[in-house]
Amino acid sequence: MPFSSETASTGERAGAGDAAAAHTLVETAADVLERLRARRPRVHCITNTVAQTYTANLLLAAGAVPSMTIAADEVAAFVTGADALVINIGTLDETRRAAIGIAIDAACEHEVPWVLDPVFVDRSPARASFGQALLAMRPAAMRLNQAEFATLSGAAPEPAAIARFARDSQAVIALTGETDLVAGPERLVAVANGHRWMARITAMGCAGAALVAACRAVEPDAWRATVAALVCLGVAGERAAVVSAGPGTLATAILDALFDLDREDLHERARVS
Ligand SMILES: Nc1ncnc2c1ncn2[C@@H]1O[C@H](COP(=O)(O)OP(=O)(O)O)[C@@H](O)[C@H]1O
Ligand SMILES: Cc1ncsc1CCOP(=O)(O)O
Ligand SMILES: [Mg+2]
Repeated sequence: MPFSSETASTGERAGAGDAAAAHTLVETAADVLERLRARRPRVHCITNTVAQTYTANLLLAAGAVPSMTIAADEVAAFVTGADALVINIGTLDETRRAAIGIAIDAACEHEVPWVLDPVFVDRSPARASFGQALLAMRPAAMRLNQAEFATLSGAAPEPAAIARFARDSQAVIALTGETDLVAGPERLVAVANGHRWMARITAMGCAGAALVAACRAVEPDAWRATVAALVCLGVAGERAAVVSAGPGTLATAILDALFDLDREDLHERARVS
């Protein structure tokens, strides 16, 4: 269904326009990466204890500036001064729960775009309810894996269901895996980049959600920003795999590849359809 007449918007249409539309999206990804490096947006991350360091390093490698404070008396100020926010519920504790509420309130009040990563909503009913409640607070985008999608949407992870979920939630939905699917209310695209070892590195998805937030900070169209983030991460993953022996070295090599990524690499490797 990518670029189908049902889902594509003007300029991103089916048929003969597919290649041109894909080319435009890769150009957008390259532009977004350039803007990240030039503008160095601040991204506040309320994320899990497993993901914190890798997420901060990935944001820095991409050009963004991370912060991670969860203290109740500081979160609002950090979010107000940030260009984007990511909310990740991977290791929920009382401090993070409180911080999430304060952060989203501040983001809404000050029009700071925010992105949701509903980690492990498939593992407990309480977490599923919390994930649903957060989604109802209207993130710009939500990045999640297949099990999390199935829990929140109640549907199988196929394109029509993802598109419907994006329409219903009014959020961009980025379902990641071997092929990433990114749906906005009227658009859907598949990004077939990345490497299977990426699934063997903890917090790769979490860091990807933070990169979506960073890209949204410099690209007002949340769907384009999300596609750009996942294309850049996927292409960096592929380039990194060439010089890696397994997940351990890949984790570091992705940071180097993202730091070094350019327009030519993106056009050479991006598989957007
Ligand atoms: N088999 C795979 N082949 C290529 N890329 C993958 C594969 N599995 C995951 N990825 C990539 O790894 C990143 C994390 O995705 P995923 O593993 O779905 O998230 P999570 O860590 O939340 O489960 C995404 O950018 C995705 O494209
Ligand atoms: C292992 C683990 N446990 C709680 S959060 C977390 C990290 C999950 O990261 P990702 O979903 O990106 O693999
Ligand atoms: Mg995850």
